[in-house]
Amino acid sequence: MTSSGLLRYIGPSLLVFILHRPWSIGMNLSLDLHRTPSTVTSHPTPAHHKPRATSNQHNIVNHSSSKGDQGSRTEKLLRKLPSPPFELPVIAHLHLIGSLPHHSLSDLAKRHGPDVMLLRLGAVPTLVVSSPRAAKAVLRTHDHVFASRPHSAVADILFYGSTDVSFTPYGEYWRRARKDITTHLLTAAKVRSNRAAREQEVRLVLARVRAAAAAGTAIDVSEIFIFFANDIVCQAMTGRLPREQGQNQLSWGLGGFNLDDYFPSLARFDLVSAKAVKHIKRWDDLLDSLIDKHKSKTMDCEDEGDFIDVLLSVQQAYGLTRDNIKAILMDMFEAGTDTTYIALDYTMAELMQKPRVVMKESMRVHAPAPLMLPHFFTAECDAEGYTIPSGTRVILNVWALGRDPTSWKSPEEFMPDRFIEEAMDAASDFQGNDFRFLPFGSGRRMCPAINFTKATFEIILANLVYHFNWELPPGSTGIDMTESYGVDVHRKEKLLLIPRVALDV
Ligand code: HEM
Repeated sequence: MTSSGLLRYIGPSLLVFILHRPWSIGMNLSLDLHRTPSTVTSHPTPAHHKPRATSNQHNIVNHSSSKGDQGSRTEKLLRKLPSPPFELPVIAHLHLIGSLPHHSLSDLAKRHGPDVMLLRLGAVPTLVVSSPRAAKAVLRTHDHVFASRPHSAVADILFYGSTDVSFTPYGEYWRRARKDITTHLLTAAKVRSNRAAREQEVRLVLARVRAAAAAGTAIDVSEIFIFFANDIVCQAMTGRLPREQGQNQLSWGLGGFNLDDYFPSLARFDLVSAKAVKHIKRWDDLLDSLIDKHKSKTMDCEDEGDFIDVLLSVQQAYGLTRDNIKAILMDMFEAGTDTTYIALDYTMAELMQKPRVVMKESMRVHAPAPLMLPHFFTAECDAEGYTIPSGTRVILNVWALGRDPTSWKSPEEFMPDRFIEEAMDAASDFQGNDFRFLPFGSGRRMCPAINFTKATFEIILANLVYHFNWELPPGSTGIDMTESYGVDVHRKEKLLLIPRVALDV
Protein backbone atom coordinates (compact mmCIF):
# COMPACT_ATOMS: atom_id res chain seq x y z
CA MET A 1 0.00 0.00 0.00
CA THR A 2 1.45 3.42 -0.87
CA SER A 3 1.32 6.12 1.75
CA SER A 4 -1.56 7.88 0.01
CA GLY A 5 -3.36 4.56 -0.34
CA LEU A 6 -2.74 3.89 3.29
CA LEU A 7 -4.12 7.22 4.40
CA ARG A 8 -7.21 6.74 2.28
CA TYR A 9 -7.67 3.40 3.94
CA ILE A 10 -7.07 4.68 7.44
CA GLY A 11 -9.46 7.57 7.09
CA PRO A 12 -9.63 10.84 9.03
CA SER A 13 -10.58 9.41 12.38
CA LEU A 14 -7.35 7.49 12.74
CA LEU A 15 -5.53 9.98 14.89
CA VAL A 16 -8.26 10.05 17.48
CA PHE A 17 -8.16 6.31 17.94
CA ILE A 18 -4.41 5.97 17.76
CA LEU A 19 -3.98 8.20 20.74
CA HIS A 20 -5.67 5.54 22.85
CA ARG A 21 -3.60 2.64 21.66
CA PRO A 22 -1.73 0.64 24.25
CA TRP A 23 1.98 0.26 23.54
CA SER A 24 2.93 -3.09 24.78
CA ILE A 25 5.98 -4.70 25.96
CA GLY A 26 7.90 -7.92 25.75
CA MET A 27 10.93 -9.58 27.21
CA ASN A 28 14.20 -10.56 25.65
CA LEU A 29 15.48 -13.13 23.30
CA SER A 30 18.54 -13.24 21.20
CA LEU A 31 19.75 -14.16 17.80
CA ASP A 32 23.20 -14.09 16.34
CA LEU A 33 23.39 -13.85 12.61
CA HIS A 34 27.09 -13.16 12.24
CA ARG A 35 26.43 -9.98 10.31
CA THR A 36 25.70 -6.75 12.10
CA PRO A 37 25.10 -7.87 15.65
CA SER A 38 22.02 -6.29 17.06
CA THR A 39 19.25 -6.93 19.46
CA VAL A 40 15.72 -7.49 18.42
CA THR A 41 12.54 -6.78 20.21
CA SER A 42 8.94 -6.45 21.14
CA HIS A 43 5.25 -6.40 20.35
CA PRO A 44 1.89 -6.35 22.13
CA THR A 45 1.45 -9.19 24.56
CA PRO A 46 -0.99 -11.87 23.49
CA ALA A 47 -3.27 -11.41 26.49
CA HIS A 48 -6.22 -11.15 24.11
CA HIS A 49 -5.77 -14.73 22.99
CA LYS A 50 -8.43 -17.06 24.26
CA PRO A 51 -7.44 -18.64 27.58
CA ARG A 52 -8.11 -22.19 26.31
CA ALA A 53 -5.52 -21.76 23.66
CA THR A 54 -2.77 -20.03 25.61
CA SER A 55 0.61 -21.64 26.05
CA ASN A 56 3.11 -21.60 28.86
CA GLN A 57 5.08 -19.14 26.88
CA HIS A 58 2.23 -16.69 26.87
CA ASN A 59 2.15 -16.89 30.62
CA ILE A 60 5.80 -15.96 30.72
CA VAL A 61 4.94 -12.80 28.85
CA ASN A 62 2.16 -11.96 31.24
CA HIS A 63 4.31 -12.50 34.31
CA SER A 64 7.16 -10.33 33.14
CA SER A 65 8.68 -7.74 35.43
CA SER A 66 7.03 -4.38 35.91
CA LYS A 67 5.72 -2.87 32.68
CA GLY A 68 7.53 0.43 33.09
CA ASP A 69 11.00 -1.10 33.50
CA GLN A 70 10.39 -3.60 30.79
CA GLY A 71 9.05 -0.93 28.47
CA SER A 72 12.11 1.26 28.66
CA ARG A 73 14.45 -1.72 28.33
CA THR A 74 12.50 -2.94 25.34
CA GLU A 75 12.65 0.48 23.77
CA LYS A 76 16.42 0.61 24.29
CA LEU A 77 16.79 -2.76 22.60
CA LEU A 78 14.55 -1.69 19.76
CA ARG A 79 16.73 1.30 19.03
CA LYS A 80 19.76 -0.92 18.57
CA LEU A 81 18.20 -2.84 15.75
CA PRO A 82 18.91 -2.12 12.10
CA SER A 83 15.90 -0.17 10.99
CA PRO A 84 15.07 2.20 8.14
CA PRO A 85 14.98 5.95 8.83
CA PHE A 86 11.92 7.85 7.57
CA GLU A 87 9.65 7.04 10.47
CA LEU A 88 6.50 9.16 10.37
CA PRO A 89 4.37 10.06 13.37
CA VAL A 90 1.66 7.51 14.11
CA ILE A 91 2.07 5.27 11.07
CA ALA A 92 5.84 4.98 11.57
CA HIS A 93 7.26 2.78 8.78
CA LEU A 94 3.92 1.75 7.27
CA HIS A 95 4.27 4.33 4.51
CA LEU A 96 7.29 2.40 3.22
CA ILE A 97 5.18 -0.63 2.42
CA GLY A 98 3.87 -0.55 -1.12
CA SER A 99 1.07 -2.50 -2.73
CA LEU A 100 3.30 -5.60 -2.94
CA PRO A 101 4.63 -5.87 0.63
CA HIS A 102 7.01 -8.77 -0.09
CA HIS A 103 8.79 -6.59 -2.70
CA SER A 104 8.89 -3.55 -0.40
CA LEU A 105 10.20 -5.59 2.52
CA SER A 106 12.83 -7.20 0.34
CA ASP A 107 14.01 -3.80 -0.98
CA LEU A 108 14.11 -2.34 2.52
CA ALA A 109 16.01 -5.35 3.85
CA LYS A 110 18.67 -4.99 1.15
CA ARG A 111 19.34 -1.44 2.32
CA HIS A 112 18.73 -1.63 6.06
CA GLY A 113 18.96 -5.21 7.37
CA PRO A 114 19.70 -8.11 5.04
CA ASP A 115 19.24 -10.72 7.79
CA VAL A 116 16.91 -9.07 10.26
CA MET A 117 15.46 -5.59 10.38
CA LEU A 118 13.01 -3.89 12.67
CA LEU A 119 10.05 -2.07 11.19
CA ARG A 120 7.61 -0.13 13.28
CA LEU A 121 4.36 -0.83 11.53
CA GLY A 122 1.91 1.54 13.11
CA ALA A 123 1.85 0.60 16.76
CA VAL A 124 3.60 -2.72 16.34
CA PRO A 125 7.36 -3.27 16.21
CA THR A 126 7.87 -6.11 13.74
CA LEU A 127 11.00 -8.11 13.01
CA VAL A 128 11.47 -8.84 9.32
CA VAL A 129 13.56 -11.93 8.53
CA SER A 130 14.97 -12.00 5.00
CA SER A 131 17.96 -14.32 4.69
CA PRO A 132 18.26 -18.11 4.73
CA ARG A 133 20.61 -17.93 7.69
CA ALA A 134 18.25 -15.80 9.76
CA ALA A 135 15.35 -18.03 8.71
CA LYS A 136 17.26 -21.05 9.97
CA ALA A 137 18.01 -19.33 13.27
CA VAL A 138 14.36 -18.62 14.01
CA LEU A 139 12.69 -21.60 12.37
CA ARG A 140 15.09 -24.31 13.46
CA THR A 141 17.18 -23.20 16.42
CA HIS A 142 14.29 -21.37 18.09
CA ASP A 143 11.32 -23.15 16.58
CA HIS A 144 9.93 -23.93 20.04
CA VAL A 145 9.53 -20.26 20.92
CA PHE A 146 8.85 -19.06 17.37
CA ALA A 147 5.86 -21.25 16.78
CA SER A 148 3.06 -18.99 17.92
CA ARG A 149 0.95 -16.50 15.99
CA PRO A 150 0.32 -12.89 16.90
CA HIS A 151 -3.23 -11.95 17.69
CA SER A 152 -5.39 -10.94 14.74
CA ALA A 153 -8.78 -9.35 15.25
CA VAL A 154 -9.89 -10.48 11.82
CA ALA A 155 -8.85 -14.07 12.48
CA ASP A 156 -10.79 -13.92 15.76
CA ILE A 157 -13.91 -13.04 13.81
CA LEU A 158 -13.43 -15.47 10.93
CA PHE A 159 -12.21 -18.39 12.99
CA TYR A 160 -14.42 -18.29 16.06
CA GLY A 161 -11.89 -16.74 18.43
CA SER A 162 -8.93 -18.07 16.42
CA THR A 163 -9.72 -21.65 17.42
CA ASP A 164 -8.70 -22.96 14.01
CA VAL A 165 -5.22 -24.38 13.32
CA SER A 166 -3.50 -21.60 11.38
CA PHE A 167 -4.16 -18.66 13.69
CA THR A 168 -4.45 -20.29 17.07
CA PRO A 169 -1.54 -19.59 19.43
CA TYR A 170 1.00 -22.33 19.98
CA GLY A 171 -0.10 -24.68 22.76
CA GLU A 172 -2.20 -27.71 23.60
CA TYR A 173 -5.25 -26.69 21.60
CA TRP A 174 -3.16 -26.09 18.47
CA ARG A 175 -1.31 -29.40 18.93
CA ARG A 176 -4.52 -31.39 19.09
CA ALA A 177 -6.28 -29.56 16.26
CA ARG A 178 -3.24 -29.93 14.02
CA LYS A 179 -3.04 -33.62 14.83
CA ASP A 180 -6.72 -33.99 13.90
CA ILE A 181 -6.32 -32.45 10.48
CA THR A 182 -3.08 -34.24 9.77
CA THR A 183 -4.23 -37.70 10.82
CA HIS A 184 -7.68 -37.59 9.31
CA LEU A 185 -7.17 -35.53 6.19
CA LEU A 186 -3.57 -34.94 5.18
CA THR A 187 -1.39 -38.02 5.75
CA ALA A 188 0.07 -39.69 2.65
CA ALA A 189 -2.30 -42.66 3.18
CA LYS A 190 -5.36 -40.40 3.46
CA VAL A 191 -4.32 -38.48 0.38
CA ARG A 192 -3.90 -41.76 -1.54
CA SER A 193 -7.30 -42.94 -0.44
CA ASN A 194 -8.83 -39.81 -1.93
CA ARG A 195 -7.54 -40.55 -5.39
CA ALA A 196 -10.89 -41.58 -6.84
CA ALA A 197 -12.44 -38.28 -5.79
CA ARG A 198 -9.56 -36.35 -7.35
CA GLU A 199 -9.94 -38.28 -10.60
CA GLN A 200 -13.63 -37.51 -10.62
CA GLU A 201 -12.90 -33.79 -10.27
CA VAL A 202 -10.32 -33.97 -13.04
CA ARG A 203 -12.87 -35.64 -15.35
CA LEU A 204 -15.23 -32.71 -14.77
CA VAL A 205 -12.48 -30.23 -15.66
CA LEU A 206 -11.48 -32.17 -18.77
CA ALA A 207 -15.10 -32.25 -19.97
CA ARG A 208 -15.27 -28.49 -19.67
CA VAL A 209 -11.99 -27.96 -21.47
CA ARG A 210 -12.99 -30.40 -24.22
CA ALA A 211 -16.17 -28.40 -24.81
CA ALA A 212 -14.10 -25.22 -25.21
CA ALA A 213 -11.69 -27.06 -27.52
CA ALA A 214 -14.58 -28.27 -29.67
CA ALA A 215 -15.94 -24.74 -29.93
CA GLY A 216 -12.45 -23.32 -30.51
CA THR A 217 -12.99 -20.73 -27.77
CA ALA A 218 -10.68 -19.44 -25.07
CA ILE A 219 -11.26 -20.69 -21.57
CA ASP A 220 -10.56 -18.96 -18.26
CA VAL A 221 -7.95 -21.33 -16.87
CA SER A 222 -7.59 -19.31 -13.64
CA GLU A 223 -11.26 -19.88 -12.92
CA ILE A 224 -10.95 -23.57 -13.67
CA PHE A 225 -8.15 -23.81 -11.11
CA ILE A 226 -10.13 -21.90 -8.50
CA PHE A 227 -13.08 -24.26 -8.77
CA PHE A 228 -10.89 -27.31 -8.99
CA ALA A 229 -8.88 -26.41 -5.87
CA ASN A 230 -12.06 -25.56 -4.02
CA ASP A 231 -13.80 -28.78 -5.02
CA ILE A 232 -10.85 -30.98 -4.11
CA VAL A 233 -10.72 -29.57 -0.58
CA CYS A 234 -14.50 -29.68 -0.20
CA GLN A 235 -14.64 -33.27 -1.42
CA ALA A 236 -12.08 -34.39 1.12
CA MET A 237 -13.80 -32.61 3.96
CA THR A 238 -17.49 -32.90 3.36
CA GLY A 239 -18.04 -35.50 0.71
CA ARG A 240 -19.27 -32.61 -1.41
CA LEU A 241 -20.13 -28.95 -1.02
CA PRO A 242 -22.11 -27.18 -3.70
CA ARG A 243 -19.81 -24.74 -5.49
CA GLU A 244 -22.12 -21.75 -5.28
CA GLN A 245 -22.10 -22.04 -1.52
CA GLY A 246 -18.49 -22.91 -1.08
CA GLN A 247 -16.93 -19.85 -2.65
CA ASN A 248 -13.63 -19.15 -1.05
CA GLN A 249 -13.29 -15.50 -0.28
CA LEU A 250 -11.69 -15.44 3.11
CA SER A 251 -8.16 -14.46 2.33
CA TRP A 252 -8.86 -10.81 1.82
CA GLY A 253 -9.02 -10.25 5.55
CA LEU A 254 -6.00 -12.23 6.64
CA GLY A 255 -3.08 -10.63 4.86
CA GLY A 256 -0.01 -9.32 6.59
CA PHE A 257 -1.08 -5.71 6.36
CA ASN A 258 -4.42 -5.24 8.02
CA LEU A 259 -4.90 -2.01 9.85
CA ASP A 260 -6.25 -4.05 12.74
CA ASP A 261 -2.95 -5.81 13.18
CA TYR A 262 -0.88 -2.68 13.43
CA PHE A 263 -3.26 -0.50 15.38
CA PRO A 264 -4.82 -3.10 17.70
CA SER A 265 -6.99 -0.58 19.50
CA LEU A 266 -8.67 0.24 16.19
CA ALA A 267 -9.89 -3.28 15.65
CA ARG A 268 -13.43 -2.55 16.75
CA PHE A 269 -13.78 0.25 14.25
CA ASP A 270 -11.97 -1.13 11.29
CA LEU A 271 -13.70 -1.73 7.99
CA VAL A 272 -11.93 -5.04 7.51
CA SER A 273 -13.38 -6.31 10.79
CA ALA A 274 -16.82 -5.05 9.81
CA LYS A 275 -16.54 -6.87 6.50
CA ALA A 276 -15.35 -10.00 8.28
CA VAL A 277 -18.39 -9.95 10.57
CA LYS A 278 -20.69 -9.72 7.57
CA HIS A 279 -18.80 -12.44 5.79
CA ILE A 280 -18.75 -14.93 8.63
CA LYS A 281 -22.54 -14.78 8.96
CA ARG A 282 -22.91 -16.30 5.52
CA TRP A 283 -20.37 -19.00 6.27
CA ASP A 284 -21.80 -19.68 9.70
CA ASP A 285 -25.17 -20.73 8.26
CA LEU A 286 -23.48 -22.95 5.71
CA LEU A 287 -21.26 -24.65 8.27
CA ASP A 288 -24.18 -25.16 10.64
CA SER A 289 -26.19 -26.84 7.94
CA LEU A 290 -23.26 -29.06 6.95
CA ILE A 291 -22.73 -30.15 10.55
CA ASP A 292 -26.45 -30.79 11.06
CA LYS A 293 -26.60 -32.89 7.91
CA HIS A 294 -23.64 -34.95 9.05
CA LYS A 295 -25.15 -35.42 12.49
CA SER A 296 -28.41 -36.69 11.11
CA LYS A 297 -27.03 -39.01 8.46
CA THR A 298 -26.86 -42.72 9.20
CA MET A 299 -23.49 -44.14 8.29
CA ASP A 300 -23.15 -47.72 7.21
CA CYS A 301 -20.37 -49.54 8.99
CA GLU A 302 -18.23 -49.79 5.84
CA ASP A 303 -18.28 -46.01 5.53
CA GLU A 304 -15.21 -44.38 7.08
CA GLY A 305 -16.88 -41.01 6.83
CA ASP A 306 -15.48 -37.70 5.72
CA PHE A 307 -13.55 -35.16 7.77
CA ILE A 308 -16.68 -33.65 9.35
CA ASP A 309 -17.76 -37.12 10.49
CA VAL A 310 -14.36 -37.60 12.06
CA LEU A 311 -14.46 -34.27 13.88
CA LEU A 312 -17.94 -35.05 15.19
CA SER A 313 -16.81 -38.47 16.36
CA VAL A 314 -13.97 -37.01 18.44
CA GLN A 315 -15.88 -33.93 19.53
CA GLN A 316 -16.66 -35.12 23.05
CA ALA A 317 -13.39 -36.90 23.69
CA TYR A 318 -11.42 -33.81 22.64
CA GLY A 319 -13.77 -31.31 24.23
CA LEU A 320 -14.38 -29.50 20.94
CA THR A 321 -17.27 -27.06 20.84
CA ARG A 322 -19.39 -26.67 17.73
CA ASP A 323 -17.60 -23.35 17.10
CA ASN A 324 -14.20 -25.07 17.32
CA ILE A 325 -15.32 -27.51 14.64
CA LYS A 326 -16.53 -24.66 12.47
CA ALA A 327 -13.23 -22.82 12.94
CA ILE A 328 -11.22 -25.85 11.85
CA LEU A 329 -13.44 -26.38 8.81
CA MET A 330 -13.17 -22.72 7.83
CA ASP A 331 -9.41 -22.96 8.13
CA MET A 332 -9.20 -25.94 5.81
CA PHE A 333 -11.39 -24.24 3.20
CA GLU A 334 -9.33 -21.09 3.44
CA ALA A 335 -5.83 -22.53 3.68
CA GLY A 336 -6.42 -25.21 1.09
CA THR A 337 -7.96 -23.45 -1.86
CA ASP A 338 -6.31 -20.13 -2.68
CA THR A 339 -2.74 -21.31 -2.25
CA THR A 340 -3.36 -24.32 -4.49
CA TYR A 341 -5.14 -22.35 -7.19
CA ILE A 342 -2.43 -19.67 -7.19
CA ALA A 343 0.38 -22.21 -7.50
CA LEU A 344 -1.44 -23.96 -10.35
CA ASP A 345 -2.17 -20.70 -12.11
CA TYR A 346 1.45 -19.50 -11.97
CA THR A 347 2.77 -22.86 -13.06
CA MET A 348 0.45 -22.99 -16.05
CA ALA A 349 1.33 -19.38 -16.93
CA GLU A 350 5.04 -20.21 -16.80
CA LEU A 351 4.41 -23.39 -18.74
CA MET A 352 3.00 -21.33 -21.57
CA GLN A 353 6.26 -19.39 -21.72
CA LYS A 354 8.73 -22.18 -21.00
CA PRO A 355 7.68 -25.73 -21.73
CA ARG A 356 9.87 -27.33 -19.09
CA VAL A 357 8.34 -26.18 -15.87
CA VAL A 358 8.73 -27.79 -12.52
CA MET A 359 6.51 -27.05 -9.58
CA LYS A 360 9.53 -26.15 -7.45
CA GLU A 361 10.87 -23.41 -9.70
CA SER A 362 7.38 -22.01 -10.00
CA MET A 363 7.07 -21.86 -6.21
CA ARG A 364 10.57 -20.37 -5.82
CA VAL A 365 9.72 -17.48 -8.08
CA HIS A 366 6.04 -17.18 -7.17
CA ALA A 367 5.64 -18.33 -3.56
CA PRO A 368 1.86 -18.36 -3.09
CA ALA A 369 2.26 -17.26 0.55
CA PRO A 370 5.32 -15.00 0.22
CA LEU A 371 5.27 -13.80 3.82
CA MET A 372 4.06 -17.15 5.24
CA LEU A 373 1.71 -16.46 8.13
CA PRO A 374 2.98 -14.10 10.83
CA HIS A 375 4.89 -15.70 13.71
CA PHE A 376 5.28 -14.56 17.26
CA PHE A 377 8.06 -15.17 19.78
CA THR A 378 6.61 -16.46 23.01
CA ALA A 379 9.68 -16.54 25.24
CA GLU A 380 13.06 -15.02 25.75
CA CYS A 381 15.94 -17.05 24.43
CA ASP A 382 19.59 -16.67 23.54
CA ALA A 383 20.86 -17.64 20.18
CA GLU A 384 24.34 -17.05 18.94
CA GLY A 385 24.75 -13.89 20.94
CA TYR A 386 21.74 -11.79 19.94
CA THR A 387 18.84 -10.99 22.19
CA ILE A 388 15.26 -10.83 20.99
CA PRO A 389 12.44 -10.14 23.43
CA SER A 390 9.45 -12.35 23.89
CA GLY A 391 6.35 -10.89 22.31
CA THR A 392 8.08 -9.91 19.08
CA ARG A 393 5.96 -10.17 15.98
CA VAL A 394 7.85 -11.61 12.99
CA ILE A 395 7.37 -11.56 9.26
CA LEU A 396 9.50 -14.05 7.36
CA ASN A 397 9.93 -13.11 3.72
CA VAL A 398 9.93 -16.43 1.86
CA TRP A 399 9.82 -14.55 -1.43
CA ALA A 400 13.12 -12.82 -0.57
CA LEU A 401 14.72 -16.15 0.40
CA GLY A 402 13.80 -17.57 -2.99
CA ARG A 403 15.53 -14.64 -4.69
CA ASP A 404 18.56 -14.31 -2.44
CA PRO A 405 21.49 -13.69 -4.85
CA THR A 406 23.93 -15.42 -2.48
CA SER A 407 21.83 -18.61 -2.72
CA TRP A 408 20.62 -18.66 -6.31
CA LYS A 409 22.33 -18.12 -9.63
CA SER A 410 20.40 -15.50 -11.63
CA PRO A 411 17.63 -15.49 -9.03
CA GLU A 412 15.22 -13.37 -11.08
CA GLU A 413 15.33 -15.80 -13.97
CA PHE A 414 12.87 -18.65 -14.32
CA MET A 415 15.22 -21.63 -14.77
CA PRO A 416 13.44 -24.94 -14.08
CA ASP A 417 16.62 -26.86 -14.84
CA ARG A 418 18.21 -25.70 -11.61
CA PHE A 419 15.88 -28.10 -9.78
CA ILE A 420 16.44 -30.90 -12.22
CA GLU A 421 20.07 -31.31 -11.25
CA GLU A 422 19.82 -34.14 -8.79
CA ALA A 423 21.75 -32.67 -5.90
CA MET A 424 19.75 -29.47 -5.99
CA ASP A 425 16.49 -31.36 -6.18
CA ALA A 426 17.28 -33.44 -3.14
CA ALA A 427 18.46 -30.46 -1.12
CA SER A 428 15.55 -28.25 -2.04
CA ASP A 429 12.67 -30.47 -1.05
CA PHE A 430 9.48 -28.94 0.26
CA GLN A 431 10.09 -30.28 3.74
CA GLY A 432 11.51 -27.09 5.21
CA ASN A 433 15.07 -28.40 5.46
CA ASP A 434 16.54 -26.03 2.92
CA PHE A 435 16.21 -22.49 4.20
CA ARG A 436 16.71 -20.97 0.76
CA PHE A 437 13.42 -22.45 -0.32
CA LEU A 438 10.45 -22.45 2.07
CA PRO A 439 7.20 -22.19 0.09
CA PHE A 440 5.46 -24.32 2.72
CA GLY A 441 7.37 -22.85 5.70
CA SER A 442 9.43 -24.91 8.11
CA GLY A 443 9.28 -26.11 11.70
CA ARG A 444 6.26 -26.73 13.88
CA ARG A 445 3.94 -24.35 12.07
CA MET A 446 4.88 -25.41 8.57
CA CYS A 447 2.12 -26.32 6.15
CA PRO A 448 0.77 -29.77 6.98
CA ALA A 449 -0.63 -30.29 3.47
CA ILE A 450 2.38 -30.93 1.24
CA ASN A 451 1.26 -34.45 0.25
CA PHE A 452 -2.23 -33.21 -0.41
CA THR A 453 -0.97 -30.33 -2.55
CA LYS A 454 1.46 -32.44 -4.57
CA ALA A 455 -1.25 -34.99 -5.39
CA THR A 456 -3.67 -32.26 -6.45
CA PHE A 457 -1.04 -30.53 -8.50
CA GLU A 458 0.24 -33.55 -10.36
CA ILE A 459 -3.08 -34.97 -11.41
CA ILE A 460 -4.55 -31.80 -12.85
CA LEU A 461 -1.45 -30.44 -14.60
CA ALA A 462 -0.50 -33.81 -16.07
CA ASN A 463 -3.98 -34.19 -17.53
CA LEU A 464 -4.25 -30.69 -18.91
CA VAL A 465 -0.89 -30.89 -20.57
CA TYR A 466 -1.26 -34.46 -21.82
CA HIS A 467 -4.70 -34.08 -23.39
CA PHE A 468 -4.42 -30.57 -24.81
CA ASN A 469 -2.12 -28.18 -26.55
CA TRP A 470 -2.61 -24.66 -25.29
CA GLU A 471 -2.45 -21.41 -27.22
CA LEU A 472 -2.79 -17.76 -26.41
CA PRO A 473 -5.95 -16.16 -27.86
CA PRO A 474 -5.39 -14.34 -31.19
CA GLY A 475 -4.13 -10.81 -30.69
CA SER A 476 -2.73 -11.56 -27.24
CA THR A 477 0.79 -10.24 -26.77
CA GLY A 478 1.72 -12.58 -23.93
CA ILE A 479 0.80 -13.46 -20.38
CA ASP A 480 0.66 -10.62 -17.91
CA MET A 481 2.57 -11.73 -14.80
CA THR A 482 1.68 -8.64 -12.74
CA GLU A 483 1.03 -9.59 -9.12
CA SER A 484 -1.76 -8.63 -6.79
CA TYR A 485 -1.45 -9.01 -3.03
CA GLY A 486 -3.76 -10.51 -0.37
CA VAL A 487 -2.67 -13.03 2.26
CA ASP A 488 -1.24 -14.69 -0.77
CA VAL A 489 -0.02 -13.30 -4.06
CA HIS A 490 -1.74 -14.07 -7.30
CA ARG A 491 -1.57 -12.90 -10.89
CA LYS A 492 -3.78 -9.90 -11.42
CA GLU A 493 -5.16 -10.89 -14.82
CA LYS A 494 -7.04 -14.08 -15.50
CA LEU A 495 -5.32 -16.69 -17.62
CA LEU A 496 -7.26 -16.98 -20.89
CA LEU A 497 -6.08 -19.81 -23.13
CA ILE A 498 -7.41 -21.75 -26.08
CA PRO A 499 -7.23 -25.53 -25.68
CA ARG A 500 -6.66 -27.76 -28.74
CA VAL A 501 -7.13 -31.48 -28.32
CA ALA A 502 -3.74 -33.15 -28.64
CA LEU A 503 -3.91 -35.28 -31.78
CA ASP A 504 -1.83 -38.23 -30.66
CA VAL A 505 -3.93 -38.92 -27.56
C1 HEM B 1 0.45 -24.59 -2.95
C2 HEM B 1 -0.19 -24.91 -1.87
C3 HEM B 1 0.15 -24.44 -0.47
C4 HEM B 1 1.16 -23.62 -0.04
C5 HEM B 1 2.25 -22.93 -0.87
C6 HEM B 1 1.02 -23.50 1.41
C7 HEM B 1 1.86 -22.73 2.22
C8 HEM B 1 1.69 -22.58 3.57
C9 HEM B 1 2.51 -21.73 4.40
C10 HEM B 1 3.69 -20.87 3.92
C11 HEM B 1 2.05 -21.83 5.67
C12 HEM B 1 2.55 -21.06 6.89
C13 HEM B 1 3.76 -21.70 7.52
C14 HEM B 1 4.26 -20.90 8.71
O1 HEM B 1 3.68 -19.88 9.06
O2 HEM B 1 5.27 -21.28 9.30
C15 HEM B 1 0.94 -22.75 5.65
C16 HEM B 1 0.22 -23.12 6.77
C17 HEM B 1 -0.88 -23.95 6.73
N1 HEM B 1 -1.41 -24.60 5.63
FE1 HEM B 1 -0.68 -24.53 3.74
N2 HEM B 1 -0.06 -24.25 1.81
C18 HEM B 1 -0.62 -24.84 0.71
C19 HEM B 1 -1.73 -25.69 0.68
C20 HEM B 1 -2.46 -26.07 1.78
C21 HEM B 1 -3.59 -26.98 1.76
C22 HEM B 1 -4.12 -27.67 0.50
C23 HEM B 1 -4.06 -27.08 3.05
C24 HEM B 1 -5.22 -27.87 3.61
C25 HEM B 1 -6.02 -28.65 2.96
C26 HEM B 1 -3.19 -26.25 3.88
C27 HEM B 1 -3.33 -26.10 5.24
C28 HEM B 1 -2.50 -25.31 6.03
C29 HEM B 1 -2.69 -25.14 7.48
C30 HEM B 1 -3.79 -25.74 8.34
C31 HEM B 1 -1.66 -24.28 7.91
C32 HEM B 1 -1.41 -23.78 9.32
C33 HEM B 1 -0.43 -24.70 10.05
C34 HEM B 1 -0.19 -24.26 11.48
O3 HEM B 1 -0.33 -23.07 11.80
O4 HEM B 1 0.12 -25.14 12.31
N3 HEM B 1 -2.25 -25.66 3.09
N4 HEM B 1 0.74 -23.21 4.37
